[in-house]
Amino acid sequence: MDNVSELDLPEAFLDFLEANGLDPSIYVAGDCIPRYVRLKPGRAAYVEEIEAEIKCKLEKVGWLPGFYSLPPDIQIANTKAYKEGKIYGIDAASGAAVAALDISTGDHVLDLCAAPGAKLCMILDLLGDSGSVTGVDVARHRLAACRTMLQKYALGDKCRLFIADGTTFSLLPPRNHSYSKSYESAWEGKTDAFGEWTSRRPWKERKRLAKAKDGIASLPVAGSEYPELIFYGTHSGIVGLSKTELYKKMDGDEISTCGYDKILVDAECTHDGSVRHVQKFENWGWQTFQRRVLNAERTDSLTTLQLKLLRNGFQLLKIGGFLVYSTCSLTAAQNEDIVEQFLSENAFAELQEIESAKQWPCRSGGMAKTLRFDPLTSQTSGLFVAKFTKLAS
Ligand SMILES: C[S@@+](CC[C@H](N)C(=O)[O-])C[C@H]1O[C@@H](n2cnc3c(N)ncnc32)[C@H](O)[C@@H]1O
Repeated sequence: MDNVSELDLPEAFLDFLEANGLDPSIYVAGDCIPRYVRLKPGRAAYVEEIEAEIKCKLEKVGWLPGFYSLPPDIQIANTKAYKEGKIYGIDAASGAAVAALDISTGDHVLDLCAAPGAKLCMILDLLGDSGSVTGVDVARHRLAACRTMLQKYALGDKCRLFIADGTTFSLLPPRNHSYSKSYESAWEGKTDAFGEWTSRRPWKERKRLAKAKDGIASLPVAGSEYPELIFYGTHSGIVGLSKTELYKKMDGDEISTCGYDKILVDAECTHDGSVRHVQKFENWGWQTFQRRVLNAERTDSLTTLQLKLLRNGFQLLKIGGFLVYSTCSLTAAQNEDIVEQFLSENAFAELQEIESAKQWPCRSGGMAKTLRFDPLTSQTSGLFVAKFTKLAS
């Protein structure tokens, strides 16, 4: 605790930490926590080349396959491997949240707060040759960055991205529409079916969307109650699908069997566990931090949002599927309290032990089976993780 004074954190933040029972000394480790990168599968041979370029060793993270750590001051953005899409930066705690999903080949995965997309990329890497990933985010510019990432890392084939509100998003996975040649020929020439995705919408499509905005056509448009599809890959199950079918509402029984196998709710939060994020306010000004992070009204509306995201995500989970709820806040209000409230109102939700966590350098959360990563204990950014399954009714 003695070192805390060296941090020069504003009084109001120290009060915030105290009110939330958080030890400020975890922020002291901020400057020392390593940077983490993940190598795309099959790229381990590039380790030496990357080491030569950045003139330092990539340390394998023993508890998380594919992850390497670097000293915090080493930048990877200018390396050839980064520019060529062989490595990407992602904190090891974020990697753990994805690993907790136990992704298997063929899973249909929903990432309800997907942007900017580091976890989404890892999910796609783990998915193998079949299955699908649906990424949802309410922020258009952030999801556009996610689309750019998918293209850079050549990971978009099985993915579709929607700008939508994760508290109401209700599309099921494109389960019955896996890519096949017959679909490819089915959409050719059809105006009501999705063709191959292109960044440039054909003239006819733009005209139809313009009409739809005037309320003439019945197909979904941005800004309406419907989500807006801003990217889909050839193998995402969208090509050849009738546009109205994609936006069909499903009933509860259908969700039990046709819902998502795995769902990540990496909810919007105050980011107070992310030391690097907190440190940025040294430049941006602590007043901005006070407004954005400590503002009680914002925190209250965040907890309401987090609970709604968790509820809606769980609704879309199939029986026996797994949902991981994570935040990079370390306050109980945004984590254990949300989990407790959610469990109290949902008899079919059960917290799950995260088996692989036995090897992870994290602590148990304030509730059995939940986990907390923090810079001091884990040498990672702060993260809370809880895993649920859906029981049969
Ligand atoms: C912690 S970030 C997600 C980080 C992301 N999972 C990753 O690994 O890059 C939270 C995200 O939630 C999004 N968000 C906030 N409100 C939302 C809502 N109602 N529905 C969907 N996404 C929302 C924010 O735009 C933000 O991108």
